[in-house]
Amino acid sequence: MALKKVLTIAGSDTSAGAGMQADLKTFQEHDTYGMVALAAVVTMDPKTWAHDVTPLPLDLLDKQLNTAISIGPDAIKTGMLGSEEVIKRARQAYDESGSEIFVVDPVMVCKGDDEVLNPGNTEAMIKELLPKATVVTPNLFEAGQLSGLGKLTTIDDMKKAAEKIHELGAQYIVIKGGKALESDKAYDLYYNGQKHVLLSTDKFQSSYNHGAGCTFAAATTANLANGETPEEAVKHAKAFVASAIKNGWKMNDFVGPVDHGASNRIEKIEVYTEEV
Ligand SMILES: Nc1ncnc2c1ncn2[C@@H]1O[C@H](COP(=O)(O)OP(=O)(O)O)[C@@H](O)[C@H]1O
Ligand SMILES: Cc1ncc(COP(=O)(O)O)c(C=O)c1O
Ligand SMILES: [Mg+2]
Repeated sequence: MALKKVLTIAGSDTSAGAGMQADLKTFQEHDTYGMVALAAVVTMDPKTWAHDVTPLPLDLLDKQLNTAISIGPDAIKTGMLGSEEVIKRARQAYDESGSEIFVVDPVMVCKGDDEVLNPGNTEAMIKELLPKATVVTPNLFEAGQLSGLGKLTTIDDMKKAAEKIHELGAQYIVIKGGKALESDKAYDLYYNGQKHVLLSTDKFQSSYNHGAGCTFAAATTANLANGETPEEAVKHAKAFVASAIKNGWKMNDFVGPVDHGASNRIEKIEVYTEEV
């Protein structure tokens, strides 16, 4: 059977734990044909690991999108887009593609920061991406920004935020409590407009988790392309990323990426679900 074709519109993380590198590795682990349209390149200062984001020229993004769309992606994922203009192009590309699966990972910050890179992007994501999103995968901070509820600290807050984001047009929402929620387990909240489902795994080490968010959204996208329901897709993506985090590794004094292949190569992790 032909592989499903999955396109990511994202940034390049040169350290290769996150961004389009995480997406392509994860697509491959899910037996899909990964493709990329690159919006920006992130490089790191070797001495301080300070991030530098270089946007690619828009006409170059357009050419990539034209090429990729002509191949006929079965599903499209967005990652770090960087500017309102790029956000708009991503939405147009999805509209033109004829694909019916659009996973929006609303990347606003890199790990540890809680200052939005460009506040105009949040408005653009709300206007352009959420009304089209099959699944949107904000972390706790991003869910607070998209919902307008600000800082979220409890599962109840997450439920309220998910309902707001659903009103903004996203069909399925999963808010990653993950690393940011103070709790003994790694909790994510899934909402389909009717019911809230709390997904949990054990909480593993959290020093070497670079790329966890991208990996989770990419796995969700691949699972949907392979025909899973949104709830299955998210649950299996969580199991996949939990193993990747458990087996994360130290790259240098600043960062450690997840092991994108751990779920297939090393161990499966169990995910528990509960309606809340
Ligand atoms: N220490 C951890 N142990 C297990 N799962 C985790 C841990 N930290 C995050 N996760 C899971 O990894 C996924 C990505 O979450 P998170 O790291 O919070 O996102 P982001 O990278 O976008 O900030 C979520 O499914 C989350 O629950
Ligand atoms: C290009 C790119 N996309 C996305 C992210 C977000 O990564 P995460 O999966 O850790 O949320 C980063 C973080 O460094 C990045 O460099
Ligand atoms: Mg993220």
